[in-house]
Amino acid sequence: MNKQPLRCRVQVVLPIEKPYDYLLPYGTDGAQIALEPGQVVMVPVGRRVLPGVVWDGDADENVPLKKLKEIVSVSEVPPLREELRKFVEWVANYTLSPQGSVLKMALSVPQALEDQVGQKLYRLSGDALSKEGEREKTRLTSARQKVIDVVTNSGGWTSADLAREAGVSSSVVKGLEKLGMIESYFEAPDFFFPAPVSDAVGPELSPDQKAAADDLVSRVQGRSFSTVVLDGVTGSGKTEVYFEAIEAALREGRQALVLLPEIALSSQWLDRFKQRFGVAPAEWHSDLTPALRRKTWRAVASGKAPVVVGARSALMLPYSDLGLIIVDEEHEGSFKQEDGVYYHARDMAVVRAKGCGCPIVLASATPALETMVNVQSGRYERLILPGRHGGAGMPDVELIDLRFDKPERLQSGPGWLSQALRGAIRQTLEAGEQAMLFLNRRGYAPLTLCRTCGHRLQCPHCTAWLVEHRRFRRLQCHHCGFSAALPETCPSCGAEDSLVPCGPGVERIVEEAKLLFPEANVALMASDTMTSPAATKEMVDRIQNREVNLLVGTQVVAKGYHFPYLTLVGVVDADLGLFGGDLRAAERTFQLLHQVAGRAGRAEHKGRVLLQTSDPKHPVMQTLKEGDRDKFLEIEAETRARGNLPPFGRLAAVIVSGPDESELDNFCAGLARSIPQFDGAQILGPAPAPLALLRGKFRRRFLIMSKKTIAPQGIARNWLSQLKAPSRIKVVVDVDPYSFL
Ligand SMILES: Nc1ncnc2c1ncn2[C@@H]1O[C@H](COP(=O)(O)OP(=O)(O)OP(=O)(O)O)[C@@H](O)[C@H]1O
Ligand SMILES: [Zn+2]
Repeated sequence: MNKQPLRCRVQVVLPIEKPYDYLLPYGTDGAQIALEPGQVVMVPVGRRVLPGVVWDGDADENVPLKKLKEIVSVSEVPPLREELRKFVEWVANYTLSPQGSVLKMALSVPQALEDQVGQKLYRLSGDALSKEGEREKTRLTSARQKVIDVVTNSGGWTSADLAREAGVSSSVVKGLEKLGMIESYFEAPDFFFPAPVSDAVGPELSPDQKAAADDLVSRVQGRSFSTVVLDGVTGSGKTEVYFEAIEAALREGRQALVLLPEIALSSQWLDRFKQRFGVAPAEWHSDLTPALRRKTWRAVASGKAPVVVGARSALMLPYSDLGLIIVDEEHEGSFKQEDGVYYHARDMAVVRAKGCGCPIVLASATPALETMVNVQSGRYERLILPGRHGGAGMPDVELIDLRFDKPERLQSGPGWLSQALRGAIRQTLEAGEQAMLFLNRRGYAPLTLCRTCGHRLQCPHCTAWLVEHRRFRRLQCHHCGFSAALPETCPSCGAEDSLVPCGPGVERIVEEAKLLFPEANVALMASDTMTSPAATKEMVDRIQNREVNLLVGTQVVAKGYHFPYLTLVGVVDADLGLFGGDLRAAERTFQLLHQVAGRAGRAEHKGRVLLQTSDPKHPVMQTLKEGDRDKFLEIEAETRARGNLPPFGRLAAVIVSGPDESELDNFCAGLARSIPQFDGAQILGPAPAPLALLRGKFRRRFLIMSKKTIAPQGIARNWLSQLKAPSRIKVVVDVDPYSFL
C-alpha cells in the first residue's frame, strides 16, 4: 500500500497571517524525517528559501500533494519553545500584525540559524600599535582608516561584515591583514557569556530596601507569575533592590531579562552591574556587531546567557528558561515600537512573564497612570521605597514665572535664562558644585524665518519645520532626516542676511551659558552629540570627574544618571511638552520633569530645581512644586476618566498613507462610509494627521474609541476587511497608540 507523504505546518518569516503547509524532508535512507513543533527550518517560498518554524496544529490533508513543497533543511538551533510560539500568536493577535512578522522579530538574526562551523573573524592585531610607525610610512588611505576605526571599537567581524560596516571593498580588509594591522582568528562555535560570580554580595540594604528585595526574591523562588511595581523615589535604590532579584534568578539556574529604555545610554548601569556581578551581561540593541548579535542569539537560546539587558526587542529573544523580567523606567514612551509591528514592550513583557511562569518587576519613580490603575484594581502588586538612599533629601522645586521674570536680551540676540536662574547657576558654580540646564529640544533653533517676507523653512517631505543645527551649519528635519545647508539668502524672496533663528534648542542654550559664565566648563549632551555608547561613556566620566560643571542637555540626561555633585537643575522651558493635543502630554511632562529634577542633590548636598514656566498654575507645575506625584495622578485620572480615555477606555489608531493625495482621500472616504454602528464604541475620522505629509507620503488618521470592556481589535478587523486598499495605499493599525502625529 502506498503511504501518503507526511506534511506539517510552517510559519514563515514573511508578513503573512498563518502557517503554510510543507512536506517533511527526506533523510538519506529515503524516509521522511519527523519534526516537532518549534523546530527551525528553511523552506522554499516562491523563488526564495526562507527561515520558518514548524508550527502547532495539523496540516490540511485536502491540499493536493503537487501543490506542496518540501522543507529544505532543518536548523541545529534548539526548537522555539511552546511558550514563545504562544507568545508570538498572542502578540500578533493583539497588535493585529501578521504572525510571520512577529515571528521574524524572534528570528531576527538569520546568521544565527545557520550551522556554525568555526568562522574566520577579524580584530585589531595585537601589535597594531607598534605598527604605528609603518602606518605612518604607508599612509593609511581613508578606506583603510575606516576599517581600523571599526575594529578599534570592537573585534569579532567576518571579512564581509567588516567591509560592509566600514563601507569599503573586502580587498581593503585583505590589504590590512597583509600589513599586520588586523589579524584573523577562528571562533569556536560554542557561544556563551560568562556566569556571574556566585559569591558576589551587594551593598548593605536599608530596612525598606531589604523588605522589598526579600519580597522579590521569594517571588523569583516561587517560580510563578506576578506583576510587581517597584515604586521608589529617584535615588531610592531601585536598581540595588532588583539586583537582588536577579541574583536569586541566577541561583535558581534561570535567566533574567532587564529592559532599559535607552540601552545605548546606560554606561553607568553596565558599570554597576559589572561591579555587582563581576561580569558583563549580554547586551541586546541595534548597535551590536553582526558577530555579537549571532553569538548573543545563540547563547540566549541555549541558556548560556544568564542575564540579558536590552532595548525592547530583547523581549522577543528565544530564552531557554526565563525566571525574571525587569522593566526599568517602565513609564518610558520608548518601550512603544511604532514601526513594523506596533507593540508596547512593557505590556507585552507582562504577557511573556505570564507564559514563562515568572515574576515581572516594573520599576519607576513615576509609574504610568495605566500601571497605577492596575495597582488599584489589584492586578499588579506594589512595593514602595519611600526615601532616598543614605538620607539624601528630595530637591526643592521652585517655579519661575516667565511672565514676570523675563529673560534679558543678550548682545547677540534674545536670551532664555531668567535672572533667578542665572543667579542660582552662579551660586552653584561658586560653591564648586555642578548645574544642569534642561531643554528637550535638539539643535540650535526649531524654526528659521525670513525677516523680509515671513517665509518659514520647511521640510520638502514632511509637515515640519527644519531645525537648525549650528555646529554643522545645516538644517535638519527631525522626522525624516532630510538635511540641507543653511541658505545664505531667503529661498522665497531672495533677501540677503534676512533669515533669523526663532526659539531655542540646546545648542543655543550652550551659547548663552558660555556667554554668561565664561569661566564655567560647559558641555552638551543630546542624542545627536552622543553618537556611540563610547562617546556617551566618555561624557558621563567627564561629568563624574567634575571636568564639566555646567551641563546642558535634552531628555538623554534625565535618565538614571547619578552625579553626586550635581545640585542644581534648571528647566529652560517646562511648558514645552504640554502642547500638541496628545492625551498623555501632561503625564509625560510630569514624568520627564520629575525625572530631570531627580538628578539634583542625590548625595550629601541638597538639590534645588528651578522650572521656568509661563503657566505656573498648571496642575503639572503645581504638583511638581509640591512634590506630590499622587495628587498629579489623581487629577490626571479624573481628566481621563471624564473623556473615557485610556486607561479607562480603549483606543486604536488607524493610519492610512499613500503617495497620491486624491487616491488617498477617495479610499478614506470609502472607509468612512463603511464605518459600522456600535454600542459602546465609535470611529472618528478621517482627519489629516498632524504630520499630514511624512517622508513624501500623505497621511490620514482614524481613531477607534471604545469602552474598556470592548476590544477595538475586533472592530478594526471587521471594519477594515470590508475594503481592500489599493496597492499604493498602506493601512496601519496602532493598538493603544502613544503617538498621535
Ligand atoms: N543600600 C545601599 N548601599 C549603598 N549604596 C546604595 C544603596 N542603595 C542605593 N545606593 C546608591 O545610591 C544611588 C542611587 O541608587 P539607585 O540608582 O539604585 O536608585 P534608583 O532608585 O534606581 O534611582 P533613579 O530612579 O533615580 O534611577 C546609587 O549610586 C546606588 O549605588
Ligand atoms: Zn522631513
